[in-house]
Amino acid sequence: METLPRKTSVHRAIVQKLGLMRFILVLMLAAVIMTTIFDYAAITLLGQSYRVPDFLAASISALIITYVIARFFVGKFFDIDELEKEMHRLATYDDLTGLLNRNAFMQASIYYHELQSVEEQNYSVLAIDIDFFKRINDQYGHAAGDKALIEFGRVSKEISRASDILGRLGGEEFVFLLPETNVSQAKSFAERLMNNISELKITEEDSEFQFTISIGITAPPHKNSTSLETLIKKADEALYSAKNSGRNKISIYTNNLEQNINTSVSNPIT
Ligand SMILES: Nc1nc2c(ncn2[C@@H]2O[C@H](COP(=O)(O)OP(=O)(O)OP(=O)(O)O)[C@@H](O)[C@H]2O)c(=O)[nH]1
Repeated sequence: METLPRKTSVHRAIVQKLGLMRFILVLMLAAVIMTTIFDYAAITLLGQSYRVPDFLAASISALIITYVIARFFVGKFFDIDELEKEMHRLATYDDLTGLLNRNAFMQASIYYHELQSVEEQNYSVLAIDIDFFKRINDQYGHAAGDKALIEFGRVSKEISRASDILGRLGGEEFVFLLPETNVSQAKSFAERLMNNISELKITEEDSEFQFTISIGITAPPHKNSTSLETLIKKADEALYSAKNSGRNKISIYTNNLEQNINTSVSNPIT
């Protein structure tokens, strides 16, 4: 997955906060307001009578001229294709980790979910959470917490397949949908992820720290009508069970029966 290109702060602010077309629309609106004020002032000063068609003609001309000038300048200083790509990236990916944001994750996942009910495809859902993340922020600073999130995103992408759907639903809450993967295969993936994450050494200024994750896994039963939201909730319940049994664990939710699986990792954090 690509990383976000560096942009100037003005550039990013415009794209992020307004969007290109809205930015131009704001300029056009400003031009119409200014034209109306100047028209009114000029007519009043000259002592002429107020004529609606003149106002309309002046406003429409102002709109067209502003649009042409704005498009010209935007095209001159910014690469329109790049801007559109960046707007798409911002609308799809989480800026920090490069994983899908909540909306994009749900959109991509619903496709596999619907396919599953028709074609009986296997897939698994993993809910993942960084252990004691608040403690990392408090002890090493917010920037260190961000580094942990970035590294989590990088490792997750590294060990997953192109078809896997990896999402950051919020703060340190992640949900992955692995197509064509049964629970036992999902468990192998989860173990690999846990091991790789626990081996990371994050450095922040003079400090170095490691962290672990907890994972809840579930999969839709055959010929199911369970909604995707319900499956995510089940994976989440399994995740809480993993947290409650000490963290740095995997928990599987199957047929309403939760079984905890104690997973040993090579570098557990004490
Ligand atoms: N650095 C950083 N911190 C974040 C971000 N989003 C959320 N957080 C922090 O994540 C922490 C989540 O803490 P908790 O929900 O208490 O969970 P926890 O400390 O990981 O505890 P357990 O999940 O029970 O192991 C809070 O302190 C949030 O401020 C982010 O983007 N960057």
